[in-house]
Amino acid sequence: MDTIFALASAQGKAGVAVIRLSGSHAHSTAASLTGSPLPFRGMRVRSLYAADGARLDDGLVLTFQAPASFTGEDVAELQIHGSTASVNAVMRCLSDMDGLRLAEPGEFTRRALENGKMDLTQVEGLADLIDAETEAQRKQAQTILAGDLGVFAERWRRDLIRAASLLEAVIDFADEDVPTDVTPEVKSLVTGVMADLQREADGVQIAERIRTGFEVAIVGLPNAGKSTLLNAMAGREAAITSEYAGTTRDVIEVRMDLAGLPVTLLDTAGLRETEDRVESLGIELARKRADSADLRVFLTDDPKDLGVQMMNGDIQVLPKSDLRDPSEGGISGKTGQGIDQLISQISDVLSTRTTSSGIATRERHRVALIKSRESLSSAMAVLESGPDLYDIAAEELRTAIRALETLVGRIGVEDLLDEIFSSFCLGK
Ligand SMILES: Nc1nc2c(ncn2[C@@H]2O[C@H](COP(=O)(O)OP(=O)(O)OP(=O)(O)O)[C@@H](O)[C@H]2O)c(=O)[nH]1
Repeated sequence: MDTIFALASAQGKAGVAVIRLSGSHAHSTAASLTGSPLPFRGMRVRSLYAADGARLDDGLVLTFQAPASFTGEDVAELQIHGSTASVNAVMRCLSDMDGLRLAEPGEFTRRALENGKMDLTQVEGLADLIDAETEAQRKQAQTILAGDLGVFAERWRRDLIRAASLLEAVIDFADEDVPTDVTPEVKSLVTGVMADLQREADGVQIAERIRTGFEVAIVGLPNAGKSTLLNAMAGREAAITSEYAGTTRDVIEVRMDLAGLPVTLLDTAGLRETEDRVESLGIELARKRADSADLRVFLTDDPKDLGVQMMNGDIQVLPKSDLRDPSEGGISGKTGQGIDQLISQISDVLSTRTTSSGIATRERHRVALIKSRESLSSAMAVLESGPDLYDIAAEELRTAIRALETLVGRIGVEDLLDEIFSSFCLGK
């Protein structure tokens, strides 16, 4: 296995940069840079030198001994000054040395997976954590990275293995009198796992939203002040506003952190009957996006004017409150009145929904959970026919177990890896 190296911290100017090396030559390479031996594990303040003896930088050198490291291999980390020039100088020096090469994106994590330091779901959790921009995303990624899904999967797997072995015991001793009927215990184990799988599969949709963001569409009549409201919420001029009705024709998207939740706000074309072909295309698009959004803000006196269905959780606010009698309430993108209230209303609705998210967070997880559950459901059906078909039921249980093993990457990892690691950045 090659020894690999990469800049583990972000490119660009910073106080400190971290260069990571992993593999059998990691320690000897670090030692030759410092010109002196290093401990198997520990931290030393050292100067780093180029091959010709010129001093490159001073820094900290950390050594980790296999298997107690992130990758499970010998690892060295160089903490040097975070200037582009210092980093380039050390990287150039490493590139010129024999026996090591620059790591591919995600290669450190890939080795950690191969060496059993983490399972596949934890790798996904790590990718999510590095991408996390909001509190909700950070917390969700932490749960996955901690290995909770793997722990549950192992528990389900154990229950199913017990169920399968009970059936197999009956099959093996078919000619003898088996004193106890195993069916009740098998059924209870299987139904317990089925309920868990269903619950976790149901939670994926919300978890996906936390990962990728909730869509909140602002809908209203032309000139209601939708673009002005979006700009006020985003704190910048993301959408063009004008006194001409029908200004917005495309869907304008603004990503924002709304009280810890990732939200994409959508400004849509004002909804009205029109002869203008381009505007009517915009209106059609607006209705479609509004329908598929997670939540709609109706900026209007009467939602019935808009031809968009109001759904559970949707919010209605009266436009241009500054032109109204104060007793009417409403919102004003122009003066900012009512905006904080709208933001907390939206985050309340979305936060309530996030409580139904579980420990499975991706479509890949959902597919594996459902596949496993389907096999269990077939097994249950077969069990009804009595001991003659126990071998078929046991086979269904084994299929269900395999689906769970795919979930955590115990089997069938190869075809998933490239897809998962393609989202990793260099140095991870
Ligand atoms: N007084 C007042 N005027 C507003 C307010 N919000 C928007 N306006 C004005 O109303 C006009 C229309 O605002 P926009 O934000 O472009 O309205 P829109 O709903 O996006 O319009 P379309 O793109 O045509 O659908 C502009 O002249 C704004 O300055 C408000 O809260 N109070």
